[in-house]
Amino acid sequence: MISVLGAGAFGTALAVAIARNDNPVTLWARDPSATALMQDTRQNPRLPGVSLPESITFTSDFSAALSEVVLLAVPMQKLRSLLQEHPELAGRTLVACCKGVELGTQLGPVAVIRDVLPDAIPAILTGPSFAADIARGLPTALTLAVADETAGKNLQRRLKSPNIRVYRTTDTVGAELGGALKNVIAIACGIAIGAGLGDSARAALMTRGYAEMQRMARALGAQPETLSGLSGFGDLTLTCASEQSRNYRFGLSLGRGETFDPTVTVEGAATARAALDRAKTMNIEMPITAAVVAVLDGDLQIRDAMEMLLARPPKEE
Ligand SMILES: NC(=O)C1=CN([C@@H]2O[C@H](COP(=O)(O)OP(=O)(O)OC[C@H]3O[C@@H](n4cnc5c(N)ncnc54)[C@H](O)[C@@H]3O)[C@@H](O)[C@H]2O)C=CC1
Ligand SMILES: O=C(CO)COP(=O)(O)O
Repeated sequence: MISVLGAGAFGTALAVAIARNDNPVTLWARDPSATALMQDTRQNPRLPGVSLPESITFTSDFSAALSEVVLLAVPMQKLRSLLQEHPELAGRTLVACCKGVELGTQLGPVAVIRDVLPDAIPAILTGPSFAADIARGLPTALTLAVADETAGKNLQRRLKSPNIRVYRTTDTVGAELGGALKNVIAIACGIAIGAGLGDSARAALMTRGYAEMQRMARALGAQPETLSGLSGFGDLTLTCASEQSRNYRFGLSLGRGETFDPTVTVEGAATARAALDRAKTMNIEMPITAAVVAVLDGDLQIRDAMEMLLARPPKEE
């Protein structure tokens, strides 16, 4: 059995995909009313139109949701508290399915798992994939990062699903950084399009944003190939160009001067702040991330942000 903790859009979509491979899967939601609703209707309001297979077991009883392999599908800033509240997760294979950098510690999901539960085998499943696409059975390719190669191979086999091709790497740092930082650049791209700055501006932000992602990844010891793979470049292109992305839509709203539903999960906002803090302490240049933070904090107008980026000293590409 595989367990999925967190019955939001992504956790539910992953449970659907795993169930498709005839794997027994238990989906845990902390709220019993959410579990009852899924049980009764075989629907999750976060994944409209998707019917949840009979082979998924729903529970709010944590002990019933425990298995050897546990997928953690809660937002990044909630990961630590989930692990701290459930020490019985120690010793298991814990697969982070969230994208971000933790505020305060500036750690990614794998590092947070290691920090809280050093006995666990930490992994991350990341890459370009919208929950709705996965749940509908559309083709998707993901990156699975596990430091130990043998553990990675075993896990890769267990996470197989007819519509998901899982690639493997041992570079957990690169995989977690790519997935986290692309959300910041997606916000910047949404802002640019929302403010009417045009597709050329978006292409510039994606490309120079990618350079920023690589700079930080290199400084933290990631392999450059990981950033050019699914979890970096792949996810960047998806998220910066699709209105299915919440980070991109959040940026669009900012650019248009509209309000955005605060209950929607937008990982890039906290991650921009956390990544910028890390960049400052390590002296890494991240001007787009800095501009996103300044716009979010109301310290910079959007037009001024673009002008500031264009007015930076001339340099080689
Ligand atoms: N939705 C998508 O298309 C994709 C999402 N992801 C990542 O998955 C992670 C989760 O996102 P979504 O599922 O989309 O968000 P969501 O907003 O749909 O769901 C988050 C879920 O986490 C639960 N939750 C929050 N705090 C919790 C806690 N302390 N304990 C237990 N449950 C808690 C909420 O009740 C909610 O059900 C994010 O890091 C996101 O970047 C990754 C790829 C695709
Ligand atoms: O990570 C994602 C796609 O790979 C989902 O993006 P959003 O969180 O912006 O919706």
